[in-house]
Amino acid sequence: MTEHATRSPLPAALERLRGHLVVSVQADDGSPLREVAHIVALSRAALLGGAAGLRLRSAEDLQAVRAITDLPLIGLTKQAHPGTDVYITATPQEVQEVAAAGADVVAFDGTDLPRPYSVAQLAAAAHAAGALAMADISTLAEARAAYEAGADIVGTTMSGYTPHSPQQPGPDFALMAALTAAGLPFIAEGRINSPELATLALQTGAVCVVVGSAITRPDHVTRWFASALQSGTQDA
Ligand SMILES: CC(=O)N[C@H](C=O)[C@@H](O)[C@H](O)[C@H](O)COP(=O)(O)O
Repeated sequence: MTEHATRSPLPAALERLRGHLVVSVQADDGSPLREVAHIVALSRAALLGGAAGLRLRSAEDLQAVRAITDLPLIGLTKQAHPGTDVYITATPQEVQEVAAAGADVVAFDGTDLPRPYSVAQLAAAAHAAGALAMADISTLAEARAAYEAGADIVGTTMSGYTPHSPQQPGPDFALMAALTAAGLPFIAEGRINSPELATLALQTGAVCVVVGSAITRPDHVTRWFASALQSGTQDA
C-alpha cells in the first residue's frame, strides 16, 4: 500500500460519485450527434436515467451541460498534437479551458506515451484552476506514477488503447483488481457495455463506473448488433 492509498476521504466531488454510474456523453468527429444541442439532449436523457455524473469532451459541451446540472462533471479535450499520440487533454492550457468551462474533475492522459507535458504539470494545472485531477491510465505502473505526480484519482480509460496494455474486447478487470490490491482509488472505465459488466466493475472496488458507447453512441451499438447478425448468417 502506498502513502497515497491512505488519502481519505476522497475529495467531495469524487465522494459524490461513489458507487454510482457516470455517463460519458461524447460524440466523435463526424458523428451526426457532434453538435452541442445533441450532447445536451443526450446528457438530459442520462440524467433522467439516473446518472450521478457526466464525462464530456469539450469546453463548449461542458458549458452547455453545466447550465442544466449541478452534478459532478468530468471534462476533457480530445485533440491531436504533432509528435505525440497523447490526445486526451495534453496541455496545461487545455486543462485550464476544461476547468474554466465548469468541470469539477479534469481528465487527462496519464500514460507512459511520449508526451508534451508531464502528468505532474497537468495535475498541477487542474489544481491551480480549482478542479480535481483524473489521470487516464492503462497499467498499474502508470497509476502509481500518476498518484505520485499528484492525481486525485485514476481511470482505467486507456487500457487497450496503448501498445503496452492488454488488447481485449471487454473491460480490464485484472487492472481493476490490481488497483484495488494496491490500495489506489480508481474509476472503472472502458468497454463496460452492459449493466452486468458495470456491476462487476464496481465489485472489483472501483469508486464509480463510467459508461460511454453503450449508452451514448448509437452508431457503435448498432454496429454490435449488425455484426452479430452478420456473423450469425455466416455461421449458418
Ligand atoms: C480511449 C478513449 O479515448 N476513451 C474516451 C475517453 O474519454 C471515450 O471515447 C470513451 O467513450 C470513454 O472512455 C468510455 O468508454 P466506453 O465508450 O468504452 O464506455
